[in-house]
Amino acid sequence: MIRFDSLAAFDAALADLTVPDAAATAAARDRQAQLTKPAGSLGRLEDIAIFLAGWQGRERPAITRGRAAIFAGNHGVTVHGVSAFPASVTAQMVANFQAGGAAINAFSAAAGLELKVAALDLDRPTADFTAEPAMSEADCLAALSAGAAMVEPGIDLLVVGEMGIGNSTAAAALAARSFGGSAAEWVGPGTGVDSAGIARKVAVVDRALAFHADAPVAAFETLRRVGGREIAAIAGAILAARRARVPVVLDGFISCSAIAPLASENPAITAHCLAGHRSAEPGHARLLDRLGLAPLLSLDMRLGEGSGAAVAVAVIRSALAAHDGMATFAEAGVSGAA
Ligand SMILES: Cc1cc2ncn([C@H]3O[C@H](COP(=O)(O)O)[C@@H](O)[C@H]3O)c2cc1C
Ligand SMILES: O=C(O)c1cccnc1
Repeated sequence: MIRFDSLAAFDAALADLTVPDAAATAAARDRQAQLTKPAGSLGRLEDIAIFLAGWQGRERPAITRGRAAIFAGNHGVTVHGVSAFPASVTAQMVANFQAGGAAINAFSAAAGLELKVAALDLDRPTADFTAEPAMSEADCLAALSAGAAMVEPGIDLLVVGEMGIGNSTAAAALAARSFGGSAAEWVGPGTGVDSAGIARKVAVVDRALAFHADAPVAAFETLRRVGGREIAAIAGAILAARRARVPVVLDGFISCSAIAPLASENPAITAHCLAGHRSAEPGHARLLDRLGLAPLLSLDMRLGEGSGAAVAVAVIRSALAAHDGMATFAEAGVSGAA
């Protein structure tokens, strides 16, 4: 398992990326061609099965131990009134996760995922990133390692999610610093701020971009300067999953903002990731486009917590059920294409 003990460990994890198993990919593609259906008729479900075969390294991939890993963190930037809810809701929602009452509890159970929640120093919010880096190097490395620790041996699919009041503002700053564009292009309502709230968020992100403008644009610096602990943890989980060849299902705008700085430095980092859905947060469509990811679902969800990704697991399970359970033309005695 990866530990991010140093910046060098982070840079090495992002530079040296595993690739899917070519033999398993080829075997799965070959199997798809033999199943009793016109070639290509299951559309992206075929691609999903082949994708999982490659990353899991077996012709017939399965989800026997899928995990939803949800990270929580608090944000100093909430002092600027960027959320419709008070920062205290982060810890209250963690208690709700533990009691089983949140949307992600319901969706994890429905999707057959084990749910693990990591609350990261909730009594120690990140610094206000309009005036200083959100995290020290040590804090950011610790958050990355907390994320990596979720990728335990035996996990065969990882759903990532987050809880952190104010983090849609951090996500907008991460996206802008990673891919360019003005603050207004990336800021949205988050939990539901009104137009004055959006204007405050845009001003906050503009100030942050200006404050950090001369800092290095490297992935680690972007994460630590304008990210948050839960977002860095998602980045660490994505990197650790890649090392272990565990496929990842990304959630909404905020979970995707964690991979933005990584992808801006090494675009190949997205190769083991599926975009579970497209959130209603307006920046998400743009971010998915920059990441080169096509969402599985588009249900106008805008919650976070890994909720959209967990719902998408039902689609992934259907893809694997067809891939594993269907008969071939030879087995069923069905004639192939003339
Ligand atoms: C009760 C409640 C449950 C949530 N679950 C996820 N979020 C979502 O809302 C937050 C981001 O929006 P903003 O930047 O506007 O604060 C994150 O915590 C995100 O996961 C929630 C928000 C609330 C209020
Ligand atoms: O898309 C998301 O991840 C999102 C949108 C709004 C609020 N929280 C999360």
